[in-house]
Amino acid sequence: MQVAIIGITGYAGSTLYELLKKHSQVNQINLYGHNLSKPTQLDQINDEFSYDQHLVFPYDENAIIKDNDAVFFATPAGVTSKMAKPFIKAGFPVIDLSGDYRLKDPDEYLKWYQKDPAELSDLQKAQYCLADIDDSEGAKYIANPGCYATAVLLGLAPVVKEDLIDLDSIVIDAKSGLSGAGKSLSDSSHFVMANENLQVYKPHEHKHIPEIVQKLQVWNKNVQNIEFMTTLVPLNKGIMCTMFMKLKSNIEMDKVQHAFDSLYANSKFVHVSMDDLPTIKSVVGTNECHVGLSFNSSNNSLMIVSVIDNMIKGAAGQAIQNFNHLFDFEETDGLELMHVLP
Ligand SMILES: NC(=O)C1=CN([C@@H]2O[C@H](COP(=O)(O)OP(=O)(O)OC[C@H]3O[C@@H](n4cnc5c(N)ncnc54)[C@H](OP(=O)(O)O)[C@@H]3O)[C@@H](O)[C@H]2O)C=CC1
Ligand SMILES: CC(=O)N[C@@H](CCC(=O)OP(=O)(O)O)C(=O)O
Repeated sequence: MQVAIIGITGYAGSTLYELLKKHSQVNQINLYGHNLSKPTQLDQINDEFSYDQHLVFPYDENAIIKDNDAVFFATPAGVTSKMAKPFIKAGFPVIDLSGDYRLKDPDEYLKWYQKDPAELSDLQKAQYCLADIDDSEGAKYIANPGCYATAVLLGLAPVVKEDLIDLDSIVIDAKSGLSGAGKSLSDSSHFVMANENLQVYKPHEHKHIPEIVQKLQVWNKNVQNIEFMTTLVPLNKGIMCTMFMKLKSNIEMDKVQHAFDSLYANSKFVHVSMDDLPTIKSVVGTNECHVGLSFNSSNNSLMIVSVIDNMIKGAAGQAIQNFNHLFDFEETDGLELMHVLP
């Protein structure tokens, strides 16, 4: 199996490359750069890969289709849908890490991303695959979920699917490390602003809001909206979503526990605890999602805490999990990882 990566100079593309090197079914990784005029050594265009002389080729869609069995796009939203178009037309497998194929309604995409949406026919062909829950059988063009959306959806799925909570009571406090913003520098990611600081950003306008709501509505049509707030925290990697909601008045915690146990009973990557609350450190470096629950009987509030590594479960790792489903490989292939110690 030969695979192509577009976006090797970025954080998600680099992580994909590192993980795919250990995949037992991938014998060649072909890298392509959109602004190269001739084959160039990786160590000359990405400082993270000193001494790696793997050649990166100029972007050429015909060569990619001829020399590969699938393509991963780790490129910005707005760019990917244009680049992926000929691949979808040719019936060639695409796994897209951007937000371009996640929202089914092009008007919603325009509203939240303020960019031109993908063509409706391509949106209809693409499948949103939350790898730990969705069966991507038959999918060929995969919209890999967003990082915050992954942590939120894995934490909320059992209680929303089983209709155990007041659906209009969901409040989410989401925190992310800086790599979530990609490699480009901004005012908020300068060391002096990011270090020793917490910054709330994009209040009520984060593009993962419609993505989360769209999926929650598939699980439970009565979902209307959520309260979702994001904070930049001084970490390289990791997301923690702390989610509050009211349990329905007739629901006991053993029913909640049963919903989590049954949904994730066979999960290789999602681990749930009723006793301990998870920490970011326990998942960074892995494709795992750890979920912890706490119930406040004085006001009937349930707190669900969900943590992931944004670059792995929130991007490259989940993309490989989806790739494994797509080609019927072992789900954990390329993803047997160790969290960062100490
Ligand atoms: N970082 C994260 O935690 C997550 C990221 N994602 C998504 O994955 C994608 C990549 O993110 P990330 O790696 O963080 O971003 P980066 O900004 O770190 O990297 C972006 C990559 O896209 C390339 N690129 C930029 N413009 C173009 C263009 N016009 N045509 C082709 N390639 C282009 C860049 O190449 P060059 O620099 O050489 O121009 C670079 O390789 C994004 O869509 C992002 O939303 C999804 C989930 C989580
Ligand atoms: C810290 C930070 O800036 N995080 C990014 C995460 C977005 C992301 O990576 O997901 P997409 O694939 O949807 O772009 C943000 O909040 O926009």
